[in-house]
Amino acid sequence: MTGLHTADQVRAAEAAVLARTREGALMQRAATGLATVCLRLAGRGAGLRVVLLVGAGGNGGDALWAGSFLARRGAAVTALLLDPDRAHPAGLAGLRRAGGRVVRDVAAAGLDRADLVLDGITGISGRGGLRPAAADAVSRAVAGPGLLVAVDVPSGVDADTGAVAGEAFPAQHTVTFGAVKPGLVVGRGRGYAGRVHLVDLGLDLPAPSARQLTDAEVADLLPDPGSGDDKYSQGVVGVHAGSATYPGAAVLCTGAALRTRPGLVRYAGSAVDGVRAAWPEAIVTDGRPADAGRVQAWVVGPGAGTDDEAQAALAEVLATDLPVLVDADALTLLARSPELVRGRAAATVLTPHDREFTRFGWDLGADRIGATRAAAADLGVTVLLKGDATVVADADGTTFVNGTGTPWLATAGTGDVLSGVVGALLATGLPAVEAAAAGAHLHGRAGQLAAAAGPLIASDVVAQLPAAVHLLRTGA
Ligand SMILES: NC(=O)C1=CN([C@@H]2O[C@H](COP(=O)(O)OP(=O)(O)OC[C@H]3O[C@@H](n4cnc5c(N)ncnc54)[C@H](OP(=O)(O)O)[C@@H]3O)[C@@H](O)[C@H]2O)[C@@H](O)CC1
Ligand SMILES: [K+]
Repeated sequence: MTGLHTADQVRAAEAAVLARTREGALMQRAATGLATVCLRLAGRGAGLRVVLLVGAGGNGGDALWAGSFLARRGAAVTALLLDPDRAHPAGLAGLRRAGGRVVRDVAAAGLDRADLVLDGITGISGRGGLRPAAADAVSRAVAGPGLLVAVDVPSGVDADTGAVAGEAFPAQHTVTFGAVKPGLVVGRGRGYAGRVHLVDLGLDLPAPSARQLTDAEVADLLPDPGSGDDKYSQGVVGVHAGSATYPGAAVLCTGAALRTRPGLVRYAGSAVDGVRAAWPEAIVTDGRPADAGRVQAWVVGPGAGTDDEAQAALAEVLATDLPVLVDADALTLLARSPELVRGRAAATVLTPHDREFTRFGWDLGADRIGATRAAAADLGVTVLLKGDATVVADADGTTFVNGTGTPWLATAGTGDVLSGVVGALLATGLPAVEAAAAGAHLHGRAGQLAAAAGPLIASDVVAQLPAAVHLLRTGA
């Protein structure tokens, strides 16, 4: 598991270490880790042309100390001071002792011929977008040939939310200290962080504010059937989706549930012919959900329309004491009568994209984690907010940020697949927040496998689900 810790959590944990260690020791530990990653990325120290973008705080201190380590390995290091009177004094003295150059004029920094640029403008205390001098230096760094490495957090990115208020440093790599911050993996910040490298500072951290699952953890949530299992004990999923005219969503959702956990899927709805033709394994009825027979969890909504019949089906499944996943058209209906889920005893999972989310009247600003948590608490449900990095939160604040997937998943029908995957996991009896987070992870891995073969369509993702489950288990 990767724990995601907020700036305040890291700051508090650092303060405890600072109180019991010699001055500067923690920063030097961070800077040594940073320089080590830089040497690995660059492949050499000798002759390496390094430019440090140095701001007014501790983040600039890290960059300066890393610069002295690199200079001692033979690198030609230039520090550009963006706030010269406030640059970290000890770090600056260290760099000068190691033979580094210090400049105040961006034109003299050599960004047009750098091999490596270290962004030490702001770290966890940065606020808002880059100020003009910093923004100018960053745009020159981007135009130049150097590898772009952010120190702790790409400057201009909010460490907690991933919000980017103005200009920010578009890192190819981010070397972060003590703990991974949420803003590196969620929202727009994810796109600015590039590959994230964690330098362990040996901090005594509290429980993380949010978590990212690993392949092995998701595999553990999907144990192989045992000899005593039968098709019922593996979890029976009910699907109400699609329509006679548009059977696609029903076919994708049913197929995804079958391919995730091939126990039993019962389909109820008007797309019976399409579902039967595509998935003879499913048991189908063209009646209401209540006619489907016993299930352990329901998926309701993909392609199901918003007419009176769809409304009745939604009310019917929500009146059961079973976990229910509400998606797509059913979210549109639910946004008009959210009281249907308030106070349900069994779990409810909502899987909105941004527009579906705001239909509930919930604000969706740049803080996607905060918005998802607030929505979950409002209705007492689990919310899975789809996005580049899908966020899952439940009403008590337990939060996951998904770390798998590919931009190729932004195509029609992949949401129907996700619903089927999560529905299958809900039917196994997993807690809703884990089923949703594990489902998003698995769906992302299947998408990555499908994308490896070229542009994907949603049915490719369904087809790759068994291979994705295998990959989670074996790492292969
Ligand atoms: N303490 C330690 O031992 C350790 C610290 N560590 C490191 O320190 C970092 C935290 O350091 P920090 O708290 O000093 O602040 P930091 O993030 O560098 O920047 C704030 C400064 O920037 C300024 N500023 C703000 N917004 C700005 C903007 N948009 N554009 C431009 N400037 C802006 C703001 O100035 P002001 O607003 O006052 O003008 C303020 O002076 C942390 O991320 C990690 O890298 C690690 O080495 C572990 C050990
Ligand atoms: K930075």
